Amino acid sequence: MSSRRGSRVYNCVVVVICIALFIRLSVIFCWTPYCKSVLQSTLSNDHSSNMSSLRVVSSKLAAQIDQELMGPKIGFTLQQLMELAGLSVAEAVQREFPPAATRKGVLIVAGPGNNGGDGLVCARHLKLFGYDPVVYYPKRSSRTEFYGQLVKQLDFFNVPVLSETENWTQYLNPDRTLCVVDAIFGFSFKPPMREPFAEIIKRLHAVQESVPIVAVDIPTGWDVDAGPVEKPHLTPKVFVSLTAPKPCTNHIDPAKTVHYVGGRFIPQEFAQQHGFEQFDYKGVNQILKL
Ligand SMILES: NC(=O)C1=CN([C@@H]2O[C@H](COP(=O)(O)OP(=O)(O)OC[C@H]3O[C@@H](n4cnc5c(N)ncnc54)[C@H](OP(=O)(O)O)[C@@H]3O)[C@@H](O)[C@H]2O)[C@H](O)CC1
Ligand SMILES: [K+]
Repeated sequence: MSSRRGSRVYNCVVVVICIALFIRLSVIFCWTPYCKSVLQSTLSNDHSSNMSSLRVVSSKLAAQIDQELMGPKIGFTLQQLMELAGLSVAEAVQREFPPAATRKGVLIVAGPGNNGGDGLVCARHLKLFGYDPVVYYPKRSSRTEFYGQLVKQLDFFNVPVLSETENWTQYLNPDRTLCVVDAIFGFSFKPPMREPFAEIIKRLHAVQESVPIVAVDIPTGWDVDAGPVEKPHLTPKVFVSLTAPKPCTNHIDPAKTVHYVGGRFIPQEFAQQHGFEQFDYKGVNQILKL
């Protein structure tokens, strides 16, 4: 009688151990991956909420902000904003590619519009920061006298400004050039790319792994909203959004590109009125890594 009770107790213990083992194994094999995937999706949600906290502004809002900044009520001039924009880009170059004893070369490729103007200003600041900048400026704009004045200032600083027919490709060489500043087109680019810029992009694309690209506001050829639509498209190592990131920055691969915001000319209240936070720039910095 007592031995039968003993074997029942023994059977119960074995069953309990089996159930416990089963639960333990199912936790290991089923729940752990599940928990992992839940955790991962939470993290990626966090990432996307970070993206939205970057306050990507639509191209329409970016244009409206520019108009207001340079409108009669606020009264900035284009020249003022361009000076701050170019200074920001020079600071990003300095942060990512400090000049070395043997290499100080930076090639700035400037387009015909205001993105190109930012590049001309950037070249002047780079010279002051101890680099040896060279500007390739194939299509010079006569839209305003101001672009001509920026070129005169570069002459004054002994910065070479190459015209369309000069040999600019000699600078696409990692032994002499730390990086290329892409100041060809910004938010007013409309595809398809026309010459000579299509050929220039091909050349930059071919060397971008060895001579890294610093994109001013928008990588040339990217659509301000849709991102890299043209082929081949540039993948900058450094991306400097001006005023605020535009929707195309959602196409940045953080493994390949460091993203900064620059162009520090928006007070807190103005940013809030337009639905985005002022970026938390530190001290006298003109750029903030995002
Ligand atoms: N507040 C700010 O954020 C500031 C930004 N700035 C910079 O300004 C640019 C925008 O400048 P904008 O002059 O409006 O435009 P772009 O420089 O992008 O380009 C205009 C020129 O590009 C030519 N273009 C356009 N598409 C093509 C194409 N497919 N092929 C060849 N050429 C093209 C266009 O020529 P058009 O004949 O078509 O008129 C223009 O010559 C912004 O991105 C910032 O970098 C300012 O510094 C102020 C502050
Ligand atoms: K650009």
